Amino acid sequence: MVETRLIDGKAFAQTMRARLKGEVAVFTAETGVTPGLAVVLVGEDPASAVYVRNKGRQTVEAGMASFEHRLPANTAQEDVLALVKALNADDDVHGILVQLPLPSHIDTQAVLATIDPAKDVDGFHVVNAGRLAVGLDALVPCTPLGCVMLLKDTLGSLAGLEAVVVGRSNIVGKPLAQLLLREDCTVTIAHSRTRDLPGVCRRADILIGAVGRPEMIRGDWIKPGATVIDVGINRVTGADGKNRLVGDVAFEEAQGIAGAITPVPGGVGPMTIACLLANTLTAARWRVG
Ligand SMILES: NC(=O)C1=CN([C@@H]2O[C@H](COP(=O)(O)OP(=O)(O)OC[C@H]3O[C@@H](n4cnc5c(N)ncnc54)[C@H](OP(=O)(O)O)[C@@H]3O)[C@@H](O)[C@H]2O)C=CC1
Ligand SMILES: Nc1nc(=O)c2c([nH]1)NC[C@@H]1CN(c3ccc(C(=O)N[C@@H](CCC(=O)O)C(=O)O)cc3)C=[N+]21
Repeated sequence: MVETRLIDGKAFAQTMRARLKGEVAVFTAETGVTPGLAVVLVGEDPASAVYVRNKGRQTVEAGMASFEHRLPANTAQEDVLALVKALNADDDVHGILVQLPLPSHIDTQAVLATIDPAKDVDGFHVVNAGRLAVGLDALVPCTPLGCVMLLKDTLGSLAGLEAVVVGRSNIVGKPLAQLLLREDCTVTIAHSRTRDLPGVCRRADILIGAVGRPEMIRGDWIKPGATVIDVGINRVTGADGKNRLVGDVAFEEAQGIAGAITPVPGGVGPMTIACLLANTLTAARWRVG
């Protein structure tokens, strides 16, 4: 039995936002420019609306400008593309985030390809994905960036550690694997076709759940002492009939086995927003500097 450390992403993100606020103030005093983040939300998905509201509030608290564009779910693709092009041309906008998933009649890749890579604070444009893959400066996806910050804060150097990322999406799993490789981890990406997923997970010094299946990763899949990062955000109905959030990892089972673990909520989620603000300041610096 080990004592499992809690990795407090909420507190880390708060500290990060306070530091950013100071950096934004200096940047604005020196350049006269207020960094601006535009968020585009297509449709009425209530969970998305909560994220957009949180992002907007924290953007303003950090001293940046927040522009929200809410379009109805039946908006034509060409109208979404026209809005993105207008934001590309708007000098007050340094970062553009189009909330995913988009309604099924819209071609997500076409929308992402239209965002100016220099304003792509999500890091989802192929130019940024490619730059990350070949080791050039890039705008890096926020959730993977937040995960690696928490890992380095917990472990120091990650060099030589076995990292297993469960999930291979373009927005979390794949870019996270790139970042871990950059930190000199030995990286395995697992997915729905992986044979013996529990066995693969048990090899991991660093185990990351980015699947979207409530508590799928069980306690006995975790190598004793491993550091566990839970990216999953799953809304489930508890025995009491109330909705609550759980991650992709069975958090209670992990206690006494994992060396350290992020909670849900209060782990990776707040880091995602803090990294989004950091990317927006970076994009503003690149534009002005
Ligand atoms: N905390 C945060 O800030 C964020 C949290 N999230 C959350 O992270 C989770 C993942 O998101 P995202 O990457 O967008 O999800 P996707 O649905 O795009 O990808 C899920 C991945 O999990 C894999 N998978 C699904 N089922 C299994 C299984 N039974 N065994 C092994 N692998 C499986 C899929 O494999 P395959 O490719 O083979 O289908 C796929 O690669 C979600 O819960 C989401 O809400 C997402 C973004 C930010
Ligand atoms: N273009 C795009 N970029 C994204 O980064 C993006 C997206 N689309 N679509 C949806 C996912 C999901 N996502 C989250 C961000 C913050 C929290 C977050 O702050 N969660 C808090 C609170 C959760 C709550 O209580 O509702 C927590 O985990 O503690 C969660 C999820 C970003 N995503």
